[in-house]
Amino acid sequence: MASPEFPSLERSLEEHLPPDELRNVRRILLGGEPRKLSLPAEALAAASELDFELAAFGFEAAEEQLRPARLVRVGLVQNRLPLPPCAPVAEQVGALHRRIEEMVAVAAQCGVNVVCFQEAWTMPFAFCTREKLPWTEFAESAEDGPTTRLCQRLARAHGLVVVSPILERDEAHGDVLWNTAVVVSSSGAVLGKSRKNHVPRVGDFNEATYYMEGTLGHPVFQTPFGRIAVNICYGRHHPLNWLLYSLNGAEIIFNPSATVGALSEALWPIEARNAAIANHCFTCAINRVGVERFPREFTSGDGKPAHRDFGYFYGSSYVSAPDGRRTPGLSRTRDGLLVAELDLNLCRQTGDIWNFKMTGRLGMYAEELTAAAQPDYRPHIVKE
Ligand SMILES: NC(=O)NCCC(=O)O
Repeated sequence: MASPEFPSLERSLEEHLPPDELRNVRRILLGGEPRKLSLPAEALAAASELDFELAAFGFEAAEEQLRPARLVRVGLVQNRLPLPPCAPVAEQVGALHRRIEEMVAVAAQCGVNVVCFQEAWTMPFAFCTREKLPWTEFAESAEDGPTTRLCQRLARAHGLVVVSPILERDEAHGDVLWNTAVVVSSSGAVLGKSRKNHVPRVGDFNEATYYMEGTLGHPVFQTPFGRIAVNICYGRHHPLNWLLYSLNGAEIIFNPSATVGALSEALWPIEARNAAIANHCFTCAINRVGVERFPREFTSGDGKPAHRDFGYFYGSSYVSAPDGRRTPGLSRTRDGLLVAELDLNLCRQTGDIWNFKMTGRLGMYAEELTAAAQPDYRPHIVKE
């Protein structure tokens, strides 16, 4: 279906700016001219055949004498729902599994080592409806549900790490639901899981109806390709959430998201990029694409007429580097795979220049935060 949406900031700049001006615009907007990676012809052909955008960029670091470059390729996948939310649950899940399987095969052809999908990728983002059935039927075990088993097969077949954000049903603990990212190692073993720490209560994002704030803290996963963490969607608005993953040693933080234009597009290019800068790490922001129309109307509790969709999920997935550079965003309208080659040596190199870890006053903040979290806290305001 053709979309009336604006397709891409990057494409618009390329089409309308003379080359010299474009270079300057990219220098200011992206932190430099992005280094394009060349990709195998069969991957480009497959992406075109399967109708998704395929883009690839590299972030180099300075050469060091004692450490070889630590190159890792990440793959960010954004996609529309192949079937509408009114289709039977099993058919929707099956169609999403097939779509992701074909996109991951192309990621593997591009040499991707760690692939991450969008938030709650196996389902429509139905939390706006506040209805339980059929949406809670999409929830599955993080340890051995059908989606985790698929990711294990993909990990083994292609030798890559898979970050799979799902709606988790924790059968061992009262059957409760969580918003969870499962991390599957390239060996096929489930390395662990990370849960969404901050649950939105904004606009139609009625997620608190379904699950609570995560209880697992800020785990970082040691993979053969570097230390990774997952800060799920709304967690990107919380600078301390990023900080805690970084304090636990994350070199790459994925931010699988589901967010719509009217609400957050002004924030989107800033938050993950700022987190990469502030924490001397790489960040990978991933968003859904398109409109998801639900079978029944719901209201937003704002006196406006009931409606059947959230608004427009604007894609625009991107990667940011610790030195402030970023890739262009993927399309706002199409499925896409963004491949980025990261030299993880850039994390320490940038830290040595800017020293945010060294100059950070964790002890001072810890004391003041502890005080501020007390019910009898009085803000430190100096008055005449
Ligand atoms: N999925 C989710 O947490 N969305 C909340 C809206 C936003 O953070 O932009």
